[in-house]
Amino acid sequence: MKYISTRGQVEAQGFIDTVLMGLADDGGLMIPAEIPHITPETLKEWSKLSYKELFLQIFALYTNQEIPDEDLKNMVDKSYASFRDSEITPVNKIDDSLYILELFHGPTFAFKDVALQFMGEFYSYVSKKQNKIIHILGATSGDTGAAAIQGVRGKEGIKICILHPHNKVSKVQELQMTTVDDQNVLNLSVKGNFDDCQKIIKDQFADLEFKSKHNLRAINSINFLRILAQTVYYFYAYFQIEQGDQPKKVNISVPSGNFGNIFSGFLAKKMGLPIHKLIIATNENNILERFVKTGEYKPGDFKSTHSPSMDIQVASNFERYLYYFLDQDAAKVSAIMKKFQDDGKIVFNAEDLVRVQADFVAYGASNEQCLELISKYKDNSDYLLDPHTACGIAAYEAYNGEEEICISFATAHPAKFNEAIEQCDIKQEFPAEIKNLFSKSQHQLVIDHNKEDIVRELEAFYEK
Ligand SMILES: Cc1ncc(COP(=O)(O)O)c(C=O)c1O
Ligand SMILES: N[C@@H](CCOP(=O)(O)O)C(=O)O
Repeated sequence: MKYISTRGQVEAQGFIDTVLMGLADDGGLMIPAEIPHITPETLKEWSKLSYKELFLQIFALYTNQEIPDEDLKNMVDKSYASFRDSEITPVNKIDDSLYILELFHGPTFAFKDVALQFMGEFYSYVSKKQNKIIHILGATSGDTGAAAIQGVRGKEGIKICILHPHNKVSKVQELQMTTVDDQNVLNLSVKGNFDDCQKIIKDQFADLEFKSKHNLRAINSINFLRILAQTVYYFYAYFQIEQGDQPKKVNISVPSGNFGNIFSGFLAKKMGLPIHKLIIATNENNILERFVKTGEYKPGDFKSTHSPSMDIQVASNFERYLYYFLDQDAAKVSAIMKKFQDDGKIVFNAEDLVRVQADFVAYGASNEQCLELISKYKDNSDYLLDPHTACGIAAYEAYNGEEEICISFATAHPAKFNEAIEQCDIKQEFPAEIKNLFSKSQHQLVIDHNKEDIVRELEAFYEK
């Protein structure tokens, strides 16, 4: 398996080099040159596997044996040892049409742990093999940063700097990141929003001199490893559904922001997992909803919502989708991305839109609806949704057909977003790991949204 860039200007790479490259050196995103196809017979065999066995089967199709089986297995075992549920991502049946895939049983209580615990092991493994220190740079709207820091804590040969938007993450998210006082961790709290943070890190990755000088590595979903690790739970969840003699269509509803999680679903679908519709769930930052409904991909005004991790306008992984939508024509992707930079929008015509809608539907929940659904599911099903998960449920309610099954993703634990839960007059018991955070001291540098200042801090940290 070789990996190429969506913009076509990078020499084909192997698996490890692709992960190390992160953002493609031509400014695009790395993707597999071909997507392996899984036959229905293999799917049937895979349906009997445990989560970790399934992970190894899927990765075997992508890693070119660059990591010996034994080493990969060890990494997987270590990655999931800290998960609080033996199934790693258990599925909870609400009723005959709705299943909730719980992705929050990892150490930082959000779906990011599933890929980032493995990524921490991977970087530690590579750093040891190459005897080279790895400098991680990431941007977060709250969850990626916490999970990435947790994933590399205590690991030698790694330094990590995370940019988060100042006062725009939940209190628990902030504490999860900033109460870590390890010398190899730097938290920059940037006076701006997530899009500002993401733009700064992408600029630094695109500066190839800076990237190479500091051995800069990515933990965001610009990194293909994140995408691949997230495909595993699509397969796993699909296999947990109870189907009768007449199997029903299965939709998957995914709370979305950077389009990384749902792109993993798109990849799983392309590999042969029979997903009917991928339901894109957004909050009031609804660029993806507007795109699927109207064909116009255009960032709107930033809004702070009850689901802050999805307060994102520019969806990083949209470019990966564009590549497949344009029949893998990298020149067209480059031209469109250039036009996007110049005009600030991408417009699909009516014919294109029909093709988009063959795979996706989309729904954006209002703040009010998000809270209503948290109360409704608590009252009717005794299930406490976090506000991101509630957006997924809103989209399920809007789109799931009567004779269809939906797996709706629970991307975070409600304790991370008590600000919203309290507004529903619900009192929740915090898990001990979260309760303990409140008595710890915080370490972060609040900084203006000014690239030069941020780069200066970064260099000082990496060179220390
Ligand atoms: C809890 C939660 N739900 C949903 C999302 C959106 O996922 P994605 O950015 O992969 O679309 C995020 C952040 O990315 C998140 O932290
Ligand atoms: N919601 C994310 C934003 C970054 O997304 P990523 O999937 O590209 O890492 C977060 O919690 O940080």
